[in-house]
Amino acid sequence: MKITRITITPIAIPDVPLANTKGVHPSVFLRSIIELWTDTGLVGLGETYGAKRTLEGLRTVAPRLEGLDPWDRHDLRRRIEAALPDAGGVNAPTALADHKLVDVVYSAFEIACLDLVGKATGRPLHDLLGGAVRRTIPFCGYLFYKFAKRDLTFGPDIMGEVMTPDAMVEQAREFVGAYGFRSLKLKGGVLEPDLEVETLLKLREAFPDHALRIDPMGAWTVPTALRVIDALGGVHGGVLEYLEDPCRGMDAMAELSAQTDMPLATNLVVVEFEQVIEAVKKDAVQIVLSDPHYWRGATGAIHLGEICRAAGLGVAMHSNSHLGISLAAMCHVAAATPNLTYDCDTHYPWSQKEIVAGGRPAFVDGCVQVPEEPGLGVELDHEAVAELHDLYQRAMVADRDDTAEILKYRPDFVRKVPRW
Ligand SMILES: O=C([O-])C(=O)C[C@H](O)[C@@H](O)C(=O)[O-]
Ligand SMILES: [Mg+2]
Repeated sequence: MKITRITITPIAIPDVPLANTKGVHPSVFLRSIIELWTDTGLVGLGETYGAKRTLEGLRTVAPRLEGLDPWDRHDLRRRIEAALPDAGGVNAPTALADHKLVDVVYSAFEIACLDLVGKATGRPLHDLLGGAVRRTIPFCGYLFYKFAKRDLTFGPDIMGEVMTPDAMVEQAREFVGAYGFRSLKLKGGVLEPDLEVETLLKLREAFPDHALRIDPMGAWTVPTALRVIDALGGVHGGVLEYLEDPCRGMDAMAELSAQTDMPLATNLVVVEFEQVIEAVKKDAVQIVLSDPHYWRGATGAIHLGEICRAAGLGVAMHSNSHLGISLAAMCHVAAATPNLTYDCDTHYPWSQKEIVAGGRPAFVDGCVQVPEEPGLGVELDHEAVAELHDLYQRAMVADRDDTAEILKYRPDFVRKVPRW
């Protein structure tokens, strides 16, 4: 089987103003849809980020993949490194969500290649990753403070303004009611820490049995993080199952870790295998968030799980705004990662669109069944892709800039990390 043609289709999906410490989501989020056509007639699918830098990387690499055997991941890596000689490594330019371009591009094509291998052999992708240790994948309800959407040109709002602890409890009730989530993640670093503490305490009261976590994305200093941990009842009998990226940078995380037993998780300070080693040496984190979109694809994410097992670290799963191809890839990786013992993040409920045939998958008790069909187990709805590609062209948004977007809602906003 050889790849004969590569199609990269940028799409835009209506989004709502979800807040984080950098700002707020723009009116659309961007994804790239990958199709790898082969001489056998099979087509491999992938989905990844759609911002300018990724799209340029994908398009630079695409012509070099003609003739590639989808089984040969070393050849795939060599071709990508040759096409993007200055775009890899820890010190690569970090315009794309602080992650490096070679790994992001490799991840996207690797998953599409694995989809082909799965389709060619008649086996689901999780079988190619070592087999499923679970077939029901639990996700957490991802809660965001948000503004009421002002510009409805590209799509409606979801849930209006949510900027108080009580409104957040209502948001959680809607999500738990609709999807059955049994754990909740709060995107923090948006309101004063005391208000975010109040939010978590109210969530605990309303959902006594749900696992809770908060991710302020580096917004807090070490003393602030310690104060928050204390206010939330500490580790034993406290409110949190873990605390994600409370402080900015590996050294601040290590400084905090030395002063608390609260498990610290990250998707910001450990995004390379080399950084797992640094984090272990510094005892900076106890849980690493996996993500097949930048951890060198699905196989890289599985390797991360194995390295974390050896290092005594836990594994959770990160998400960005995404659609169903990504959801399928996340499910296969989660199914085949034995020590992924926390519910996975997903932004999925924050968008109503889908590009896979058959529409949106069912969430039952917060869980999605891992597909059992060959490869990723999803097929494209070409009409839906065309509609969202059309929106990409009309929206004329080429990059995600949360800080520029929040100025429409809070003209005095100044980006500052740490903020408190
Ligand atoms: O865990 C995380 O850091 C994320 O989910 C990253 C996302 O970009 C999130 O901050 C968002 O969607 O605003
Ligand atoms: Mg995070």
